[in-house]
Amino acid sequence: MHYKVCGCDSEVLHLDLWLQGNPMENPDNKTQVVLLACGSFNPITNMHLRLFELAKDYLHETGKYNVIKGIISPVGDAYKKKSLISANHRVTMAKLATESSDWVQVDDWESSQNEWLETLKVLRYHHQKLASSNPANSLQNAVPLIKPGRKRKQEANRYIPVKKNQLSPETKGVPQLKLLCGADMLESFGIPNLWKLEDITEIVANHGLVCITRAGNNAQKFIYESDTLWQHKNNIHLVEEWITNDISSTKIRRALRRGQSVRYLVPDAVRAYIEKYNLYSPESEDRNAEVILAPLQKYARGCKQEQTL
Ligand SMILES: Nc1ncnc2c1ncn2[C@@H]1O[C@H](COP(=O)(O)OP(=O)(O)OP(=O)(O)O)[C@@H](O)[C@H]1O
Ligand SMILES: O=C(O)c1ccc[n+]([C@@H]2O[C@H](COP(=O)([O-])O)[C@@H](O)[C@H]2O)c1
Repeated sequence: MHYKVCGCDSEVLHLDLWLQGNPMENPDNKTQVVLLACGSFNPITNMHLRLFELAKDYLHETGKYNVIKGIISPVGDAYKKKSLISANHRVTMAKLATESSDWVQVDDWESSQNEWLETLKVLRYHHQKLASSNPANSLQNAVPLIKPGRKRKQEANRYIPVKKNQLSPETKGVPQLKLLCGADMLESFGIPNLWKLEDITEIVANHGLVCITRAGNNAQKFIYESDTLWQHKNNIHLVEEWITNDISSTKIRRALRRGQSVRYLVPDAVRAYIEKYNLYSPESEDRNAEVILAPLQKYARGCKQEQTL
């Protein structure tokens, strides 16, 4: 399938066509899905965990999908968002929060990179990892998953750019990897110089999006007003959260700074961890206050062109 990206003819394999799974391994013929949530998780909240449950219920209710895994990928420190505390703590809190889940896990690959990485690159990495761990595939170009030796481990963890033509059709039987987000993240696609149009196109065309509604956002209208998103609307699953819950990390940090309780808003183990290390204070809130967010810096340096979503 051909997609026009940024005015140039770019051939992009439509992963949907070859990620449907091997019917032998998937007898009810449902498409297996892995959900990937990217974000600061500063700190992780109960609502972040709810996103996975909501998305899973929604996809199962379509009768077409079988959600087999959820991955939380906290962003690295190089993202330089205001108030972002160290990835070490954010990853540990996310791990504590998911201890009781039998299907959602935390992955620290993104946060252990030296540079900030575009979300598309994180998706590509996890797609490759899923492909290389599938016994049906013997991908020569898969991301190496070798363990022994420190040097080799560092090497295995390093980001190796994955080109489109490396996503070969041999990875048949690999689950679909969909980006899970809230409506505010979807709407951030429209912030000038934040996301590259070609990345957005590849995310929605090749992977797909599961987006949970959020108070103050209108995802449906946003999709309607974007030609790119509208073109791929069949690959964007909008999930209505009827039991609205407007917990946000910002509000959690605010309460903590004011010495207020965050009990029942974050998992108990996370609350205890925050207290133990006194993670959120007026000082931590000022972190990166004068620094420009990594994607904005990156695109200011690069060849950012006028682009219409
Ligand atoms: N209450 C919520 N409803 C829907 N989506 C949410 C909610 N809280 C977080 N998310 C989603 O979770 C993902 C990770 O979010 P993030 O770590 O930025 O947390 P946040 O609570 O949105 O943080 P902040 O308060 O700093 O904006 C994003 O896709 C975001 O849209
Ligand atoms: O890929 C991009 O171009 C891109 C641009 C802006 C933000 N992101 C990602 O979106 C997420 C936003 O998280 P947050 O906490 O800033 O809402 C985080 O994982 C970022 O790496 C990604």
